[in-house]
Amino acid sequence: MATSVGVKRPQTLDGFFKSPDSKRQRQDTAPTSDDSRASRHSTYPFPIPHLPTDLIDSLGFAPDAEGKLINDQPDLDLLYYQPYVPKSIEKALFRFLRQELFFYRVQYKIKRGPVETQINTPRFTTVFGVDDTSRFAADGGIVDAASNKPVPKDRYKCKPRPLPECLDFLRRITEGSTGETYNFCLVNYYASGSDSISYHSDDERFLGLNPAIASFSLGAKRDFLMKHKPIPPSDQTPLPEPKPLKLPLASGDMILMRGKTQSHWLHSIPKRKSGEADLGRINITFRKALVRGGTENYYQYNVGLGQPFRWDDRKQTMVPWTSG
Ligand SMILES: O=C(O)CCC(=O)C(=O)O
Ligand SMILES: [Fe+2]
Repeated sequence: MATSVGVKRPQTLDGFFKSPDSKRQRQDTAPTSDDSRASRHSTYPFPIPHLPTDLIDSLGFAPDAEGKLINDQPDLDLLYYQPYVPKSIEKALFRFLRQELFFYRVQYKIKRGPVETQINTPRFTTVFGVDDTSRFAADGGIVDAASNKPVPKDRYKCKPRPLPECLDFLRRITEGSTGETYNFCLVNYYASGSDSISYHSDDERFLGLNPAIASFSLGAKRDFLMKHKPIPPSDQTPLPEPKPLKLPLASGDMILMRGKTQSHWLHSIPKRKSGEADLGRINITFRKALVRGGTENYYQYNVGLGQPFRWDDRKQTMVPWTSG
């Protein structure tokens, strides 16, 4: 429980070193941790505990399986780890993150011509990180990546949050095994089969060309659907015709989407009628935003302006979180 955390002084940014690729070395670089420590930051509603030692130790053996290459369709480049997180800890990692993170139910308005529509994001979301033009200093402040000087107060409209150590540890391991670097962590919580994400691609300009996105699943199994974007009739139809994909993502799985995948394919987690989906599912994505626009976008759509929610284990549901 977060209430039992922290006898030590605030630890805002905990270690920022890249894990080398071999399992042995990765274990050697694991942070010294004890279960009572936590990550704190002025933007966090409450401290986020570090991963328990047994989870850190087991993650030293990740990935549990080798990534399987899926590139047998036009413009598709996936690496599918089934699973990435060792089976022995996948449930404990799910419960830990659901319990210890704060989430939001973001609402926003979109305007199409004269018509304004209210959007209620159909899942819980949260986000940590800052784009490549800035970084977090040891005291939790934001400094310019080039000059190392504190950024002007108005550089960001939003308030970027550093990755808590529990997610940063997973980020470092993921960097080691994928050979990519990441500065953002987005987390979705699908509380039931009514929660979803509609077809989209993560091809925003602020991610640059051909972005690599590492996407973890924990908890309930949910179908991940993919389909090729419409091919303009003027273009030559690629042969063979792209077929839609359905990947039943299980707890502990990780899918790395890279290359032309985002520019040519859409993905979604469709709604489902009750069943396993109602046990809840966490999705974690690691990404790299290159410029400030990415930071503003991610906080606007994944934190927003509303209150935080936190898992209530007694009620077995997310509840609005209030201090004191
Ligand atoms: O939950 C998932 O597996 C996908 C999430 C996703 O596509 C996103 O957050 O952009
Ligand atoms: Fe996505």
